[in-house]
Amino acid sequence: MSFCKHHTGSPQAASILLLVIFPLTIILLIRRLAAPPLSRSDQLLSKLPSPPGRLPVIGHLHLVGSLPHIAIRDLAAKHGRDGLLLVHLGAVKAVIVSSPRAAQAITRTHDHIFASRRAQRRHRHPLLRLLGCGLHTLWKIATTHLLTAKRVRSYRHAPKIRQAAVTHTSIDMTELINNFSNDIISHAVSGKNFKEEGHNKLFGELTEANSTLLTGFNLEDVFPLLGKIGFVQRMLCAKAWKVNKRWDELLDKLIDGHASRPASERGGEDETDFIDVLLSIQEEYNLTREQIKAQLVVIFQAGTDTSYVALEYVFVELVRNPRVMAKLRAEVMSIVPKGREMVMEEDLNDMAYLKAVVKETLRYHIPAPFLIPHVSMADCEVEGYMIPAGTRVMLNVWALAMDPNVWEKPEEFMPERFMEGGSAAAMDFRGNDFSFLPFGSGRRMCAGINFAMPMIELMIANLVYHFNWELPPERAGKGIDMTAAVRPPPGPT
Ligand code: HEM
Repeated sequence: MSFCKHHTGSPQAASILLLVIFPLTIILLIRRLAAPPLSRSDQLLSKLPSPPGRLPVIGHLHLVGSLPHIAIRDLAAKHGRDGLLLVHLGAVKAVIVSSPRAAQAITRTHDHIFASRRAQRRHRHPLLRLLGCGLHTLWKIATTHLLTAKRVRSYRHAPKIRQAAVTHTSIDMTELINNFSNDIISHAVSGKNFKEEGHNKLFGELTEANSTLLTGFNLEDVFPLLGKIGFVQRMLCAKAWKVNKRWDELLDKLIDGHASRPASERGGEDETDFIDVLLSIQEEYNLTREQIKAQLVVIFQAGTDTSYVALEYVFVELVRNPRVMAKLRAEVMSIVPKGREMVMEEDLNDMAYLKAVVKETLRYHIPAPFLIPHVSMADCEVEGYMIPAGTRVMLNVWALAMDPNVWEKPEEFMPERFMEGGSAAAMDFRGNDFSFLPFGSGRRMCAGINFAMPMIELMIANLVYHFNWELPPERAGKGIDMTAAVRPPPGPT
């Protein structure tokens, strides 16, 4: 009875309701009718699961926060289906992949469709716009001839570490690690004179400037129309053009220097550098100078940051885990012959625990948690959903490497899992285990993997061999502040 009384007894309330609801319904109806029909691509994307709470203009950006790989893992667990989730990052629609099956579909079964990097071409950095422009053959050459363990061997870096050990001085690890990865890549790219006129320093500075541009907030992604307005574009691009000009000058100088070098001055196979190889195939592949320069920038960008982050995290974990450090040190000491000044590449083969420590670091702190975005080149069905051509696809490989259904105690740093008899002894990172993809998989997989691994292992082995690492006295007992000690991993761009 009271139910009826409540509804029939208040004509005032009923008319207020009518006054509010009626116009609101009309407005919504008009908006719906006036809205442009969804494009075919949007219709297909609308079938994918997507989190609620999407806002006008910024989409789901407010749900992503400063650690996007974690926030997006949680969103995918709650709202995703079949390892797929559609998120709107400003005006960019991205399909997030977070299951080994969907990752396999993207990077193996339909590799040829999802191998584009076309989105990058919109980028403000003029050289990086050339990324992924069908130069796959070049990466094959790079992988087989240049980015190999042999190249690492040809650059001896250890004297600085040894010098510090002999003189019992402490060293700035950040600087050492940064210089090391930069120098070794500068050497592989531009040859033995890479320190001439401070080129190595300049490479380092420019790579860092690029990182800021690439990982920074991209206004055009949120407000694409703004990017079309002349003066706004000039403002947005000013810094990128400045950095680009400096890259141009440096690379032109190096390429000219290589091109004008008489054949007698060129070294044997061991001394050939990346610029030599690119120049030797320039005609065969019809490469423009811009394309050659873009490949050189990509090598620096892809190689330096990732290696630096991986090395820094190994260092952080060893200092945080004295047990692991002691076990690693014992292994290195037992393998390097007495009286030897440094650890050599050939010693690495027997260092199983060192390899497990590096693997665990690459699982626990994946340097590129979303890889580099892939873009579909045609419509393609993945796990029952049609993903239209031109869609950005991002693999959350961090989430895959932290999945408790696959990994034993994933939140613990435990190199033993990769040792013989360990729960992940058979897992490898070469693109065949889709729960462990720090280097990606398929044709877009890291071109520098065979260069990166010996480089990282050699550096760590030498540092452990010469030093007993510990925190400086003022930090002892306080542990490492991880937010300050390491940079947050790069998020989606
Ligand atoms: C620990 C070190 C490294 C890690 C974790 C790493 C990881 C990656 C990842 C995740 C990608 C993208 C894969 C994808 O999107 O599917 C990539 C691409 C690439 N990496 Fe590495 N990388 C490392 C070191 C290096 C080094 C030392 C070099 C070269 C000196 C290098 C050269 C490249 C190149 C050229 C690409 C671009 C390939 C393309 O766009 O097709 N990387 N790397």
